[in-house]
Amino acid sequence: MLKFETCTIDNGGFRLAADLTVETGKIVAVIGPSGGGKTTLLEAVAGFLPLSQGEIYWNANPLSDTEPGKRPVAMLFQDGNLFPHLTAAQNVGLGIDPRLRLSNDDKIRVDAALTRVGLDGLGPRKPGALSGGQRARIALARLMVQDREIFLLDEPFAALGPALKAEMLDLVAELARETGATVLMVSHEPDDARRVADEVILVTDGTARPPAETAKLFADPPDALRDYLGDA
Ligand SMILES: Nc1ncnc2c1ncn2[C@@H]1O[C@H](COP(=O)(O)OP(=O)(O)OP(=O)(O)O)[C@@H](O)[C@H]1O
Repeated sequence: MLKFETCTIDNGGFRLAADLTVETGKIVAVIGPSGGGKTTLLEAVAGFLPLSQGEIYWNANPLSDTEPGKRPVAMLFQDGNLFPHLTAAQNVGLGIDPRLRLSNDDKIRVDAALTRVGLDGLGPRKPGALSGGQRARIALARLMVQDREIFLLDEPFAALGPALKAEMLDLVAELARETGATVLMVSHEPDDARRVADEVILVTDGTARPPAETAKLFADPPDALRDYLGDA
């Protein structure tokens, strides 16, 4: 499990409090108003932001003992972070070795990941010669080959149209179930949470609230969620 124990996360002058636990294998949407601290929560797990109080544990291990690159975390941002001058396969390979010194086994893993996300045979193409949905699939394949236990997704499909976005969310959920990954996914769209998330962390007023079961939460929203849904 991923446990935030009495955490205060510092982001410039902004502070976010988090005292909550995410069970292993859950898909958890992180929602709330703009500027509320959703990205801050993810960046603390990744190790990009310091804690001024408390600790984040993955299972029994305090994450602050582990430098960002060695944490059990794979991240995906809105733009997918693809390099236009590299092929799809090389972009995926970066998830295994940033210097792209890949063994034959590594290359087999890259091809398998491309096949899994529906890009069989498109490894030699550059991102510019692929559709937006196909580029999102490359980013997901790169997430897979990193072989990490926690996926941190920060509005990864915000640039896609609704149908394509729904398809990608479903693919994320499938990959997470297959690999047993625990997922924290920031989204502005309550519908994204309803579609794939087991639970929701609501981030408002400087606090990340403990995860609540998605269906129950939307059926009977607390005031803070009601306010956000009213604005959203
Ligand atoms: N480098 C920084 N220095 C000072 N304040 C910052 C810095 N980065 C972010 N903040 C502030 O921290 C707060 C939380 O930002 P964060 O990006 O976590 O919010 P968010 O909920 O992800 O917002 P959005 O939905 O708009 O992406 C914001 O009020 C923001 O202005």
